[in-house]
Amino acid sequence: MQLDRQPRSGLATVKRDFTSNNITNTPHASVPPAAATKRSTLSDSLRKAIQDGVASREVDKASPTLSSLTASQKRSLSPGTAPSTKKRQLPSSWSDFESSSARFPRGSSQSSVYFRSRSSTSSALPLDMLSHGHQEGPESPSDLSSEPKPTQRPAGISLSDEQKNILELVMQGKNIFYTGSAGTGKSVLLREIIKTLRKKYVKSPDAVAVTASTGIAACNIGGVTVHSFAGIGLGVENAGKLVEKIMKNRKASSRWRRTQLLIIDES
Ligand SMILES: Nc1ncnc2c1ncn2[C@@H]1O[C@H](COP(=O)(O)OP(=O)(O)OP(=O)(O)O)[C@@H](O)[C@H]1O
Repeated sequence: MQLDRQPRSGLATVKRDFTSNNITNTPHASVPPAAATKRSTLSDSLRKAIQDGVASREVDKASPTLSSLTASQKRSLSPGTAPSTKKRQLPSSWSDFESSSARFPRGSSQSSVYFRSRSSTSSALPLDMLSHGHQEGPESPSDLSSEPKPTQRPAGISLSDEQKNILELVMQGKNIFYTGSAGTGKSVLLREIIKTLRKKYVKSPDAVAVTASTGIAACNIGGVTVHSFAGIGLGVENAGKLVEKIMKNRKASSRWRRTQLLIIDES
């Protein structure tokens, strides 16, 4: 009854029959010969023909004919024809190539890229890319003698009279609100105020709180948002509630107490 459930395809049967004839290099050699014989459905003559065909193919694979070998393989197979030990010479026309390739080592892919860009596509590349080529080494004697140029610093800012006036009022401890059109120097003045105050309160850095109404504005002046500094969350409650909230927050209340001067950039 078990026999009927087995697959009856020709492939399965042929595989099992190989093992019974001891064809050792097939992966089905572990199948017991008795079982293979039992499940065979091919006639003996057909089975024999298939086995012969497969066996002859196996022999062909194992020993390649001389015609299928490459020239070097043929040389190594034939006895007494060892490869010549004569040192190979490059054609004289190759010497130019050798000397130029010495300047661009094989391991450096950057070198080859720069070489190509300079010679053929330099006009299409941005200037800063081309300037990288000089890192490989100087190309002319004048490059050797040239000293590294000092980096140019922006010119120092001298405050206008109006800006100076506001700075002076701040340093006197007055409460100041200053505003102006775009580009009138508010940010320059604010940075100057922060710098001067930090110098004044150098021993107690928490005395100067630098804040802004938005995160980006705060980043621009090296501060935090005013909500974060104050510890009031979204700050939607009335003043009384916000004070209660701050007093419950030990960090925030201590921060408020240490602060001598609060800067709020509203831009
Ligand atoms: N005293 C100054 N000396 C030299 N340059 C200044 C001075 N004040 C402002 N500037 C220059 O003016 C330009 C505008 O200044 P700033 O950015 O401070 O203006 P702003 O009022 O903050 O502008 P915005 O409102 O658009 O932020 C900047 O290039 C800045 O360097």
